[in-house]
Amino acid sequence: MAIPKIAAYQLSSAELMPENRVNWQFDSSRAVLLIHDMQRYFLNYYDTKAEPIPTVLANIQAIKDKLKPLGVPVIYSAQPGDQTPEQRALLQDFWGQGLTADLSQTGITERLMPEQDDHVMTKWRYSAFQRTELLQLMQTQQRDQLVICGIYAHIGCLLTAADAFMNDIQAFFISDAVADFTQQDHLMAINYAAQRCARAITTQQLLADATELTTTSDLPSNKQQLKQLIADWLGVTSDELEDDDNLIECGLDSIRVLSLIDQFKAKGKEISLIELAENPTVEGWASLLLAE
Ligand SMILES: O=C(O)C1=CC=C[C@H](O)[C@H]1O
Ligand SMILES: CC(=O)C(=O)O
Repeated sequence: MAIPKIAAYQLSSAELMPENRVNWQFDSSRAVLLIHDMQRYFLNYYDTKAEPIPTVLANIQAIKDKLKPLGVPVIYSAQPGDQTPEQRALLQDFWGQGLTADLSQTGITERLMPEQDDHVMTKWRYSAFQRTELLQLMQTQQRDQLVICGIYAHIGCLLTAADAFMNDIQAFFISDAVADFTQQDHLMAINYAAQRCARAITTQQLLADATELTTTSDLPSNKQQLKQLIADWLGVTSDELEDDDNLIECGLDSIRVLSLIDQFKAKGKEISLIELAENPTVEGWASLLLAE
């Protein structure tokens, strides 16, 4: 069986947010971003203008744009072309000869080209940990979280997540930044990851987790900045957030509110959780936090 021609499919927002067994919190100082096998050979089996590919490409780029400035190393995995029978081994039995050593096959899609300071890693088996430098690289850099995006979800992405788990690395499986052969395969991958070896979250959830206050200099100094920060935390655009929306009812978690209080306290602005809870809106918090 070669790789099938892949028909367009989509997953609902509910399907993209499975019930996770763990609540691992993303930490940019612990994480590595893996962009898995986004090579032209594997993408060529899709109609890349049809879902899920446009969304997946945009989400992978958004994740890279957010995480890289936070110091998260970016690793691309890529299979080599013209693998010898010894190198190919049992992959031959399942997938035939694989890629030829032609950039039109081995090249990373031009939509996500690696940059000079990204690491392109040769990959030999389903899991990106097998016969590669990934584990040593992470251990050397004392990073134990792996953000996984790319293709194919139920094969290399999922087995890399399982391998991470077995190497004591917290895998973050980005459910709308991976793509698969079918909706069914994709859904299985998301749910297996969430139930057995990873935290499966959406791009928006990851970007919100990555929007943490790091120093008081990050603190909002006006209502629009406060609104944007809260919108990022909620995984919505600032236009989608009204000044009088109840932020607790919108799902803003208390951990983030407490971090906001601590940061303002470090800047000499004392405010209590009760005061914010009594008027949990952008308007209310702007008058409490930003008034001189
Ligand atoms: O040709 C291959 O090596 C493969 C084809 C499809 C998915 C597998 O992960 C990959 O190993
Ligand atoms: C695409 C590929 O090689 C994988 O899913 O492992």
